[in-house]
Amino acid sequence: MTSDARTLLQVSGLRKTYRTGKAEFVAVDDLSFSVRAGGALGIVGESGSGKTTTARMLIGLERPDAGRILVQGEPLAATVRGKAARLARAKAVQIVFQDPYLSLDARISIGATIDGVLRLHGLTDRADRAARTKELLAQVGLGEREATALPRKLSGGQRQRAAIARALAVEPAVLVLDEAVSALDVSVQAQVLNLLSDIRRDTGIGLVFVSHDLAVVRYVCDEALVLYRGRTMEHRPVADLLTHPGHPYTQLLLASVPRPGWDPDSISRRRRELDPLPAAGAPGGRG
Ligand SMILES: Nc1ncnc2c1ncn2[C@@H]1O[C@H](COP(=O)(O)OP(=O)(O)OP(=O)(O)O)[C@@H](O)[C@H]1O
Repeated sequence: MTSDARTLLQVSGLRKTYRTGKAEFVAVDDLSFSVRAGGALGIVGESGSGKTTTARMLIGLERPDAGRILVQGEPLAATVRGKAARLARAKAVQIVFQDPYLSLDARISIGATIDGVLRLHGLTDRADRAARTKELLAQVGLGEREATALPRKLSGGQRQRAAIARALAVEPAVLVLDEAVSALDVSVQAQVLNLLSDIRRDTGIGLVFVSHDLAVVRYVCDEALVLYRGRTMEHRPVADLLTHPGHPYTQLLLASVPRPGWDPDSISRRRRELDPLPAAGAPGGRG
């Protein structure tokens, strides 16, 4: 894999094994991809395919057994000691989860949360922080009313916008979105997806969009990588993948999107045919 100045994220040969008792289970196996400035990669797969494990490795919450992660050419530190190292890692990769409460403090207003992040990252002047907070909230379509509100006073879509603003406050090179729109209504999903497309165009941030839903990935990503049992089945431009899915598993993922004429029974049957026996030691999906 080649690297150039505009490659923000380079992942090669990533592997993660979990041990439960004597059993060993490979959750992610030999995963490689890169994301350029302003690029967006979708990582798709069903529950248990290794998406969250991948996201957790990208933000340093999980340590890979093999492989490496380079952000702007620098290895993502396996362990961080001290404030400077912690802040540097935060600036490399930020994440937005399905549940925005994981990024937002339920006890303080959205504006105060963002102000705190800016202060932590060295913006000492109060007026500068206020201006930047306003700018960040405007970037995600939130205004003064939302800035002063507690997270629970906002709608689900507004909370997820606030979580995105909080992540952007760090000015990360890469933003990982782990099922970030899955809990939202379809119309709100579309708004947040449009917002993400605008953000990547305007800021040049690299996006890694993790989802079980190929239809959602299509809105934001140029490329998609299909994970199945931790392995890459295919990795191609998303339009190409949607029109000519190469692997039976990708075809099944596409067929699984509810639409008129949708046939869940046939999908379940095809899924069983594809994967008749659980792999040795596989704990199975969790959801
Ligand atoms: N801490 C852990 N210990 C043991 N096994 C784990 C652990 N975390 C994940 N796994 C297993 O690794 C596999 C991949 O899990 P992962 O959460 O990455 O998948 P996923 O594609 O994100 O699925 P979901 O959408 O359900 O979270 C699953 O079989 C899961 O049971």
